[in-house]
Amino acid sequence: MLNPRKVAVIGCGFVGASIAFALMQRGLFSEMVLLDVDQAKAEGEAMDLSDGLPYAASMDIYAGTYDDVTDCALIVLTAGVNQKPGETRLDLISRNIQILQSIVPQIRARKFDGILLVVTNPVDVLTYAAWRLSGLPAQRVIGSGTVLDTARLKQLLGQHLQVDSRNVHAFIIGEHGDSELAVWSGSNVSGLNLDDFCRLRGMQNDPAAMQALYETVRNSAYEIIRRKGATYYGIAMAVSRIAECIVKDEHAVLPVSVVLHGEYGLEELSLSIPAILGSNGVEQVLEIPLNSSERMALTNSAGQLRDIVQRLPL
Ligand SMILES: NC(=O)C1=CN([C@@H]2O[C@H](COP(=O)(O)OP(=O)(O)OC[C@H]3O[C@@H](n4cnc5c(N)ncnc54)[C@H](O)[C@@H]3O)[C@@H](O)[C@H]2O)C=CC1
Ligand SMILES: CC(=O)C(=O)O
Repeated sequence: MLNPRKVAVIGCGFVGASIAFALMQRGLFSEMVLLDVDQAKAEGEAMDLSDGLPYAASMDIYAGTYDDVTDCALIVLTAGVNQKPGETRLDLISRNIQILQSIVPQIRARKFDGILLVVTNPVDVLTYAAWRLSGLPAQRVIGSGTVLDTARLKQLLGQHLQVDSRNVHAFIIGEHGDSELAVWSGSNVSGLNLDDFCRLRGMQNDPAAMQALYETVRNSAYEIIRRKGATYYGIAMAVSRIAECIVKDEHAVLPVSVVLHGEYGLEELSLSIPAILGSNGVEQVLEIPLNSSERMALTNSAGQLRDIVQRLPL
């Protein structure tokens, strides 16, 4: 039987450890098991995190084995290599698919029936592969997708428009990677489209400024990796927000990576698309309105991923 308050984090590197720390602070779970091929690393992270428990909500944090994931409501998969300066996410595919192939069958063998959340890059490709390898229904295999990129866009737009980023509604969709796109046509600040909001604030909605913001979002990981070698705090917040939607059955909309079955005319791949999330995973993939250039960009992004997915050794 599933324990709705138990989570596993597989891969305890920069990303896995940061996610574990964020999850601990959000107080969503009563039990968290950490797994890593480097068992000592998982043990060390569990010990270090546990030292903070007197100042957090009560929970049990320990390093475990695959037998411990059986009854988890959520498994967060972060195991895998990260990008070195100059590498794209897609450059990681051959190394990380091998790692995925060594992990997901072990989860499947334990008859895991919760939600599998893939974070390892390239996340859209690996979400699709994890779905195929896991035997789970598509609604219960999701990727962190462009939840992080969307946060980056909201933060930058909020700064640009001088308004709280929590009042900015905008999505990055498509690949979590170089072919992603911003859905400017539906972007708004508390219901006011960007033209109207800018006019009210005595500014101009300048397409060149928006393009520069988009490029900053798209290049953000490269810029962070060039400076500090890896990104982990932003994704940790994004994953803990996804986990919150699931644990609290929020029916909230987030642009997670989902297996598509004809939405936007696309299938046989996973892509980051706004979806309603609850305790059963993806309740519905939303087909949001796109203008013609956005639709073209989405089709292009999907085409690039489909080529890769079709060559996967699954
Ligand atoms: N989806 C997103 O938005 C983001 C994804 N990432 C991705 O997350 C992944 C992890 O990145 P980092 O934590 O920085 O890398 P890291 O190198 O710090 O950690 C990776 C961890 O995975 C472990 N590992 C490797 N093979 C394993 C296996 N078979 N079983 C269990 N553990 C295994 C390693 O021992 C290591 O502890 C990368 O693919 C990175 O690109 C990073 C940031 C954002
Ligand atoms: C590394 C990565 O995928 C990101 O920070 O967006």
